[in-house]
Parts: sequence; structure tokens; C-alpha cells
Amino acid sequence: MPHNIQISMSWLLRYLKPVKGRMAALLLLLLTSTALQLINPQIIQRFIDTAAESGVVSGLLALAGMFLAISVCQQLITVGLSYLGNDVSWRATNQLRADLLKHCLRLDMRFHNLKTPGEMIERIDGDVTNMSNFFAMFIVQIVGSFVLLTGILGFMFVTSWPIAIVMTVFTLVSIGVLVCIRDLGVQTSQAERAASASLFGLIEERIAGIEDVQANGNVPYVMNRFHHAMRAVFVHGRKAWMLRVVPWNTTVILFSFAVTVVLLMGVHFYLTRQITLGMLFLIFQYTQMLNEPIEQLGNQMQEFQRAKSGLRRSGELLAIRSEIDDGIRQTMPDGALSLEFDQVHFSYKEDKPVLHNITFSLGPGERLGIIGRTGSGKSSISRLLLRLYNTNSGTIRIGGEDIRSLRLDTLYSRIGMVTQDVQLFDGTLRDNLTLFDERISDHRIIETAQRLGLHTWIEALPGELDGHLSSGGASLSAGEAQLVALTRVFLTQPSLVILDEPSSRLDAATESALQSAVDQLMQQCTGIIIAHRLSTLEKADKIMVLGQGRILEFGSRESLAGDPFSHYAKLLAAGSQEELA
Ligand SMILES: Nc1ncnc2c1ncn2[C@@H]1O[C@H](COP(=O)(O)OP(=O)(O)OP(=O)(O)O)[C@@H](O)[C@H]1O
Repeated sequence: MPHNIQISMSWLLRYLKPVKGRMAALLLLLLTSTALQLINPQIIQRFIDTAAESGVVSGLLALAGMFLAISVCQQLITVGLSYLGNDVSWRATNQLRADLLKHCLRLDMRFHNLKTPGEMIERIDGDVTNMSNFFAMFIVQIVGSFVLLTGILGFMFVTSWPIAIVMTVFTLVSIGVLVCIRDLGVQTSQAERAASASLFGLIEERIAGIEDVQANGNVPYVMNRFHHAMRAVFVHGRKAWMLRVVPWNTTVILFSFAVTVVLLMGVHFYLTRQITLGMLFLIFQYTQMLNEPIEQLGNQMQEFQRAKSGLRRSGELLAIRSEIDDGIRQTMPDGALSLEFDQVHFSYKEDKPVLHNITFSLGPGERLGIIGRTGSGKSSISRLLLRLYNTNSGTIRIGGEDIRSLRLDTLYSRIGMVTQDVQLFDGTLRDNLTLFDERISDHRIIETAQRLGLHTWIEALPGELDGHLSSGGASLSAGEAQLVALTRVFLTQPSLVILDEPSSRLDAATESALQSAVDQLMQQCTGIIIAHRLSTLEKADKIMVLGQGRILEFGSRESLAGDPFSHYAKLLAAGSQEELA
């Protein structure tokens, strides 16, 4: 447990460090407000006693004016406190959100394959929102509450020590109870956050697949699962809330006892003329005020539990290490890059090997066509090249360098890939082509589009480069999105390009127009083309035929085409790669 508190505290301090100036201002405001809070009852006590002794009216007016001024100041400080508190909490938690997102974006695909985007949203935003109040107010309110408590008890000892002793005992018992039961709701709060993340995951998954859900009449089934997920959130949420309010309820009960005892003692002292009426009021007022810091501590305990569950979940997320370690080399040979696979074995899941002993090499500028039946492992080869996964064994070298030794940004700056699933982002066509890189000029975009024969298509789009595209593929057809992806890749002038069935969604006329442009652009780089249509491979230098994760055939296209017994020649004769079976 102390270890957990240590983690929470070190986290807290890490994210609060950049806002320490504001925190100091927050604390100062709080101390001022506490001091004013303590002074006001004293003024009323004097007011009552002066009035009871039939004091002068001018003295009473001065006391009333002072009371009013202090009350107004205190309200103004409360507004300032609330503003600064929110400001600090947003600044500190936004930094945590940014850290979580950056971390998740770097995690490997094995992690992401198991998580839905909805769940990730909950972890990056929901969990953090849960701790935002804690971030801003925890330290400040804990310090503030203790200062207020000490102030009240100090004044009470001056006014009446027997009553002060009762109040001190009550305070210590309340704090002791709070400390003992502070972790009561942490685990259930954690379960509540997990259930909420699952609910978001479910909603996101179904909304993302809305076409399939509607077309297959799946709405009742989705609603059923939705109700189950909601019920889990409700059940865990109710339990967590119940356990979180226990500390608060405990202090309220203890407080009722304390107030009764103190009031009885106060009335007794007044009747035996040991204290004045004003002092009786002061005792009553301070007893009431005592509840505030203790309740505050109870609330902060509740926040602490909620926050701790969020902190734990975020801490767990940040502790997950990507299986992809970044390399250190930042340089690669200029120009087209050679590629070598050396006895590469790979599996997504331990018990199901996907690639077996893949060994081949390509010289700089060579073009490889990969063909094979669905599920034979073609895309897996490109995913390994891009280090989306690590190989189980074997080595991949690009430009003579083991890709594990290269820095990922160096690797990605030299490799481009177009897949069948193109991701569009919310932004202009220009943003989607340059991926928000402002260094790429319109001139370069138009030039590349012209070379790919796409400029007429761009000109026909409303707004041309400024035309707005929305994410999720609502604005372009699948074929058009592929054209965007092709232009996007060639704008980065890669030294190695992987085209994963790049023209699968284009009509025959667009495909052949594009083919010559791609041929031209690929003259400056090494290329891998994963193809379903044999016609796409007419310009390939080498051909690889994959079957069930093994290389069935690898060689120059011409020699394979000339060998009547080769798979490739048989495919050419049959005119379809389905013959590969
Ligand atoms: N994320 C994944 N997790 C587990 N198994 C996977 C994953 N992706 C692919 N596989 C499995 O790996 C094998 C090879 O898949 P891969 O996508 O490389 O095939 P492919 O030849 O590119 O197929 P296609 O022509 O349909 O795109 C398949 O059996 C597939 O089920």
C-alpha cells in the first residue's frame, strides 16, 4: 500500500511540476480564504458581546462593516480558487492525456489488435478525466483543510479548553477512520472504469461497422449486447459509489455526536457564566466550521479513490512496453535501397506460424512481385518490413542494415506503403496528401499528381486541394482513396515502396493509366508489389510465389515465365492466380 501511495504521489508531483507557480498561487488564495473564514466568527462574537453589553452603535457598525468586507473578499477569493483549480487540473491532466496517446501510438500491433479504439478513448480520456479534480485540488485542499482545522482548534483552546479537547478528540478519530478506510472503493472504481471502457469499445465497434450491422439486420443483437455492457457499468458504478461515500457518511455520523456534546457543554458553561453569549456563538460557529475541513478530507479521500483507480489503469498502460524497440542508427545509404530477408520466421500467435524460413534478396532499384493465395502471408511480409511486428527469428536488412538497429523515424522516412485499407483524415485534400506536413508545397503536390495522371481528378474535385475530406471514408470512393494514398506515398519520395494490391479497387481504365505512372515513379526506388492480378506484375524484375507462408518459388520474372514447370508460368497460362492451389 505505501508503495502505491508512493507511485501516486510521484505521478502527481511529476504532472504538477510544470504548473507549480499556479499551484503556489492556488495555495496562497486558499490560505487567505482560510484566514478570513477563521476571523469572521470572531467579529460576530465581538458584535454579540458588544450588543449584549449595550455598546455604542458606532462600534457595532464598524464590526458589521468589517464582517461585510471580509465576506465579500472571501467570495471573490472563492471564485479565484475555482478558476485556478480548473486551470491547473486541465493543464496537468492534458499533459497526462498527451503522454498516454503518444505511448499508445508507439505500442506494437499485437497490443492494438486486442484493444478496440473505443476502449482506448476511455483509457486516454475517461480515466484521466476521473482524476482531474484530484490533480488540481488534492494537495491544496488537504493542506487547506489541515490549516483550517489547526486554526479552529487553536482558537477553541483560547476560548474554552475542555470543549477544545472534545473537538480535538473528534477530529483525530474522524481522520483516523478516514485513513483506515481510504482504499475501500479503489478496486470497485477500477472495475467500473474497465466496464465503462468495454461499453465504449462496443459502441465504437458497432458504429464503425454500421453498414454491416444494418445490412445484416443485426440491430437487435447489438442492442442486446449494449444492454449487457450498460448493466455491467451500472452494477460496478453503483457498488463503487456506495463504497466511496462510506468515508463521508462516517464523518457525518461522528460529527453529529461531536456537535451534540459540544453544544451541551457550551450551554452548561454559559449557564454557569463561565463564557459569554458571544463565546457560545463562537463555539457553535467553530463546531459547525469544523465539519467543513473534515468533510473536505472525506471528499478528497473519495476523489483519491476514484483517481487512484484511474492512476493505476493509466500507470498500467504506460508500463506496457512495445515489443518494437527503437534502434539507434540514423543513416541509410542514399537512393534506392537493397532488401534482404534472411531465414525469417514469424507468427502472430505462438501456436500458429504464418511465415516459414523466408529468405530472399533484392538489389537497389529492383522490383519484386509477390503473389499467393489469400492468407498465404503476403501482407505479413510487408508488416514485418515496416516493423509493425518483430520477427520470431531471422533478420531483415534494408540498405545492408538490420532494421532492428535503425531508428524507426529513419526507417519510415525512407519506406512508403499503400495498402487496400486507406485511412483518410478529417482535413483538406492537401492535408490528406501531405499528412499535415506543411513543408510539402502545392507545386510538388500538383507535379506528383500530374506524373501519376491524377491532376484532372483533383481538378474535378470541389475545392480542389482545399476541398474538405472527412475521416472514415465518407467523402471518397474506395478507389479514389487509393489514388490519394498512392500520391501520398510518392510525395515522400521513398527509397523503398510497398504496394499492397494498390489497384484492387480501380477500374481497368484507371488502373492501366495509373500503372505507367507508378512504373515511372518507381524507377527511383526499390519496389514490392503484392498483386492479385498478374497483369500488375509485367514490369516486375523478380517474382515470389508464396503458399501457406513458404516461398514456393523465387526468381527473375523472365526465367520463371520461360520455365514451363514453374508456378508462375502455369499461372500465366491459366490467366489466374487462383490456380496456385
Ligand atoms: N492480426 C493478425 N492476428 C492473427 N493472425 C493474423 C493476423 N493477420 C493475419 N493473420 C493470419 O496470418 C495469415 C497470413 O495473413 P496475411 O494477411 O499475411 O495474408 P495475405 O496473403 O496478405 O492475404 P490476403 O491476400 O487475403 O490479403 C492468415 O492465416 C491470417 O489469418
